[in-house]
Amino acid sequence: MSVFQDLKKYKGLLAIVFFLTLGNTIGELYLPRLLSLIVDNGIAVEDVQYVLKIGGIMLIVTLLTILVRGSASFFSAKAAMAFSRDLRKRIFNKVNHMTFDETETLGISSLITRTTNDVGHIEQFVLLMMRPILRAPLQFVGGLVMAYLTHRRLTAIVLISMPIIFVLIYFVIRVVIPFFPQLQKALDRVNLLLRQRLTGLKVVRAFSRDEEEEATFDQANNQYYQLSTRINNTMSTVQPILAFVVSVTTVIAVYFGAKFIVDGTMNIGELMAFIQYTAQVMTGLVMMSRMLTIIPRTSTSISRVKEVIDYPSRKVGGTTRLNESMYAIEAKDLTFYYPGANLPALSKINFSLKAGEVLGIIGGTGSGKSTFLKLLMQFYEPTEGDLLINGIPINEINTDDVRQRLSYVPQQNFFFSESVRGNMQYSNPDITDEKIIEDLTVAKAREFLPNDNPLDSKVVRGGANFSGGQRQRLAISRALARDANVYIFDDSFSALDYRTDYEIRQALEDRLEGVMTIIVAQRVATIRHADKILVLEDGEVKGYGSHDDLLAHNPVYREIALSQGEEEVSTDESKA
Ligand SMILES: Nc1ncnc2c1ncn2[C@@H]1O[C@H](COP(=O)(O)OP(=O)(O)OP(=O)(O)O)[C@@H](O)[C@H]1O
Repeated sequence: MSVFQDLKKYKGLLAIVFFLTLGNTIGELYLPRLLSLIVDNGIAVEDVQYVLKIGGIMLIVTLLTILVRGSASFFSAKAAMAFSRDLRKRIFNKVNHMTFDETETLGISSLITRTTNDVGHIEQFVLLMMRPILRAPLQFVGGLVMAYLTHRRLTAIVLISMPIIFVLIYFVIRVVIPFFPQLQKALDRVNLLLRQRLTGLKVVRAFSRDEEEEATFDQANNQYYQLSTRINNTMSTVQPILAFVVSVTTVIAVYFGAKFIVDGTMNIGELMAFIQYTAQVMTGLVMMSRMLTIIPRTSTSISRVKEVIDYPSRKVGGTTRLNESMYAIEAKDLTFYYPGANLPALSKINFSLKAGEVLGIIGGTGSGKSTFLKLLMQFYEPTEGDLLINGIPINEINTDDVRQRLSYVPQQNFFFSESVRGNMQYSNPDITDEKIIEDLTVAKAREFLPNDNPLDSKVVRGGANFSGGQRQRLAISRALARDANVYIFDDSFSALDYRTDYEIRQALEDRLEGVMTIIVAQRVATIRHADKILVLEDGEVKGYGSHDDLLAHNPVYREIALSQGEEEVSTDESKA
């Protein structure tokens, strides 16, 4: 997919810029000719009427040229910015549909740099190309033609300086090209370190790693600085050398022009026009050189952006539509390997769940609990075996149809920097304030919000202005806000004290009647009332049944329960 495909949408604007630039260049080429006419046919013969007439035409041409140039600049900026807006949107949409491992492969910081800095480079390129791409060669060729028409022999002398300029530009480009990919990588690293530093602030502080962090950042920042200085130093040699060549060429033109005037083969006005044409030829060249030097930087950015928009993203889900509510989930020998992993994260899992039932999943860390939820939410597809939704393999079902029927409380809660209301509306945009209050009350989150305007309370990004347990309660409320067929709680009660855990689960029992509930937990107390409990260890099912059954017959579950003091305290009411 071409990075520039969105430019097609702005064909109209591009055509306007093309014609305006054409008009601008013609105007600029015409002015020296008018000047030479004034000098040679007006001033030289003291014809005031002629001077005023041609002077008037010059004034009109100048005004029109300024107007046309200004308009070309306005429309080209408009097209370039609209183009970069569309490109950013295309990258965002692509990333939005990538799986987790795909975004990790490309790198989150790198994706940010690509969407902002690299797109910025491409926008600059488009802007620089739109007008100069026509103006520079037109000025160069037009200036040469006009100079040639003004005086042939002098044009031949001026042309001698051209090869010097071409050779110079060629060498500069050859030197800087290899630095651009390195420069963008260095910027990725600066962004990565900054991002890590900001998100891991607490860990950095807790382990007093501030100085080491500063040193690492310094090193990356210096590498970026050195590379950009190297590129800039090389590129900046072009302009003074070009200016020098232009000045020398002008001096040569004046020297020989003066001789031709003495010989009588050239007029003063013609020499003046000639010098202006020489300047235009050189300006055309400088513009072309600038375009050429920006190409290597842009081509690096183009390939980085292309890598994202052409990324062969794995398709998850199928085309089968779920027209009814979700009423059954069944796993049949469900096996899953993470991409590139040698061992399965889940191996031959079997269970079934019907509407109105609660499934508890328990197991040590790394036993595969969250992995199963990721498969259910279609973040990944099963490697072997089946996960059936209403009897249909999940990989055949449309992802939106599945996800719309689920409501999820993640292990690590994330909130947006919005009001409480805004965060609740994230899972159900049509929810009323009364319903939000009801859900906050069920999850016992209403009690820590202020009495006045509780829904307007601010949640800072990530929910950092609430405690771990309060965040869990807010996250439960947010999940309840959605009218779903399956409610999933991924270790969502771990930060709650026993009493709150118990009270919330009591309230949830009434609230979630008739739907499927999946509770992942480390604490036996949290899942003991589930209709079925799945005991996982190293990705395998080590037990499946009710709490009482498992406690009586399953050694793994019994060990977990005993380690949590479950044999002495038989009801969590008494724990609470
Ligand atoms: N994105 C990933 N890529 C590769 N392996 C992964 C990935 N996520 C998890 N794993 C591996 O899969 C296994 C199961 O992980 P999972 O997150 O499902 O465990 P869990 O039971 O939810 O643990 P916890 O209670 O600690 O959250 C672990 O061995 C883990 O290392």
